[in-house]
Amino acid sequence: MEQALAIQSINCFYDEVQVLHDLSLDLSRGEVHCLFGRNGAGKTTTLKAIMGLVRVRSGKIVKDGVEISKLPAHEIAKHAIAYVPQGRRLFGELTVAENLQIGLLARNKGEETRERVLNLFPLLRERLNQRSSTLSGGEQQMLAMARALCVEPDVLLLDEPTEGLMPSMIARIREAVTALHEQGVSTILVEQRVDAVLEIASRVSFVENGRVKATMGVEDLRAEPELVRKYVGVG
Ligand SMILES: Nc1ncnc2c1ncn2[C@@H]1O[C@H](COP(=O)(O)OP(=O)(O)OP(=O)(O)O)[C@@H](O)[C@H]1O
Repeated sequence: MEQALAIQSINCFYDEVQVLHDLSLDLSRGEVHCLFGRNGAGKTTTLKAIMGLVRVRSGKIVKDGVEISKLPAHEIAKHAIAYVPQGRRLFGELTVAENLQIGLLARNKGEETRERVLNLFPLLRERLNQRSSTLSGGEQQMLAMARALCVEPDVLLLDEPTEGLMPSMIARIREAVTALHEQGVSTILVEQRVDAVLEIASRVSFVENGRVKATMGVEDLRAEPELVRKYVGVG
């Protein structure tokens, strides 16, 4: 399977406290790869390391032959990697359209991209001139994803995109992840719910104490759900 991104034995710290320990992960092209683990296991830090928001002290992260872990954060988006952090982080004072424009500008994308993204989230099309702080939680999450997609990423990093949403919104976000998967976007998805993992993942990596304990195909997890308990002690 062709590789979209390779994390090779990275070590990351907050001050002197080590949080990631020789963490390795392969993202295959077109897969939805779920990171699953307890609170504080290091899932968000892994995404931040990819985006250059946490320094990789040793080890490396490689995309298309480029060692991106050597680049400053503002360079990394240019390599077609987009990040939707936990808690959305929109520009609340700006409208839906303006938030999308910020995404488009990051990699000089235009009307065609915007249309493609709005087709994925038709609900946003009806609200282009609405201030984003007045959107519902689920709509804000859609906008955060839509803005990330405006850079036309080939690697998308999603940190618990359905957290705190009502079931109908969760279903729409999952549909969008599935549609992106079908379009060939490779996704790393941090997800706390096993049912969601089983529904949309291609593979799952269990993260514990800043290490990947095991990686498996979702069909293996479906066949042996008790593996969740074995690797993370929950579920
Ligand atoms: N800015 C920071 N400064 C110091 N320590 C931090 C910082 N951010 C995270 N940590 C610590 O690093 C560890 C890993 O945190 P991280 O957010 O990566 O975990 P997580 O697996 O995403 O957890 P959750 O499921 O709760 O979001 C935790 O012990 C956390 O307290």
